[in-house]
Amino acid sequence: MTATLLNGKQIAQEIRAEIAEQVRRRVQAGKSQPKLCAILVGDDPASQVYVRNKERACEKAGIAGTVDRLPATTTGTELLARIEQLNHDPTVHGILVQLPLPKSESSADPLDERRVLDAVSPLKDVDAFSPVNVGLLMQGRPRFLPCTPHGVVQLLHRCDRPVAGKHVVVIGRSDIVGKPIASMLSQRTNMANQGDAEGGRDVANATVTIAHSRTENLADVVRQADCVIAAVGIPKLVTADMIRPGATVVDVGINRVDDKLVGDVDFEGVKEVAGAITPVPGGVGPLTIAMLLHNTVKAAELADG
Ligand SMILES: NC(=O)C1=CN([C@@H]2O[C@H](COP(=O)(O)OP(=O)(O)OC[C@H]3O[C@@H](n4cnc5c(N)ncnc54)[C@H](OP(=O)(O)O)[C@@H]3O)[C@@H](O)[C@H]2O)C=CC1
Ligand SMILES: Nc1nc(=O)c2c([nH]1)NC[C@@H]1CN(c3ccc(C(=O)N[C@@H](CCC(=O)O)C(=O)O)cc3)C=[N+]21
Ligand SMILES: [Mg+2]
Repeated sequence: MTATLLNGKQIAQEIRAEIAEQVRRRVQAGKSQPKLCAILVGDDPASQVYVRNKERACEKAGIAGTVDRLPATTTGTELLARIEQLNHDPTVHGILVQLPLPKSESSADPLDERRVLDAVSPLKDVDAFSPVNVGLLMQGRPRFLPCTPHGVVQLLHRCDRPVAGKHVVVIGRSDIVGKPIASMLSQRTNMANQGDAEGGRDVANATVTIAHSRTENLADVVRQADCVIAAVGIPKLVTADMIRPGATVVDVGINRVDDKLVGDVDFEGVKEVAGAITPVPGGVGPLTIAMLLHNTVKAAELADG
């Protein structure tokens, strides 16, 4: 193996320790304990695991975490009413609706993902999925940063992989991963704000290309990259022949194959060519959860006034 392993799990631990300390200090100063409420609709096994992991991470950081478990038969109106209740509950600082929502059983009153995410108060929107928070990020004045993109930026920052002036190819253009990562890395100033990243490595000012399912000659495009970020959901989409020697490879993909977790990158092949690479598991995933904790503390601070 020639590539440096970018240990997301370890960096997430460091960030979580920083956050735990921040929480300890704010509670000691007489301020409220940050509280996150996750809403889980239905019984998708993967979602249940994620939500339980988030609950445990909150607890370890001194953040109050609760989970609303609603049946798959929940109607759109019922879910929107629950969100409205949490929006007005002053003891709840952050609200997260776990995705994907189940296929609606009620065709008359379905669970419409867009409507549901739009209903979360922008001041409690710890996923940063609401249009207001997306807009603020695009304009370079973020309130909440989306967790997975922020995790990628923290990883590059803390592993000393600046991207300023470099060519980053992001594969994937979803609203929750690809698009915001591309936006953050191409901005004029560093968007990361846990651990004062502004003072450190320049994880901004990249020249960014966004590739997607309609991209022609994907391999040729990716070969131009100093840094490749794969956020697609297809195992082994990114292979060694597509990687410029020495490039940084960040694998956001989470795919289950024969009961094992794999990313979008053919790790065994690519690690022989890349300069640095994230593993799956133990790469971007743990950072996503750490940045959710960060946003929950931020939400509590916003509520302080
Ligand atoms: N580590 C973490 O914390 C997280 C991991 N994930 C994982 O990241 C991956 C991506 O998630 P998400 O963004 O939600 O996925 P989406 O399915 O929403 O988006 C996938 C993107 O990949 C593009 N794509 C599909 N096929 C190809 C192809 N053959 N070549 C190039 N691009 C292609 C799609 O293009 P088009 O737009 O044309 O359809 C789309 O833009 C998944 O594996 C998911 O599980 C997601 C969230 C958090
Ligand atoms: N509203 C909402 N917000 C999300 O942030 C959100 C969501 N819905 N729906 C699903 C995706 C996916 N996601 C992951 C988070 C952590 C890991 C993670 O920690 N993964 C570990 C492995 C965990 C395991 O073993 O299963 C790792 O990669 O090492 C993975 C994936 C957040 N998501
Ligand atoms: Mg997805």
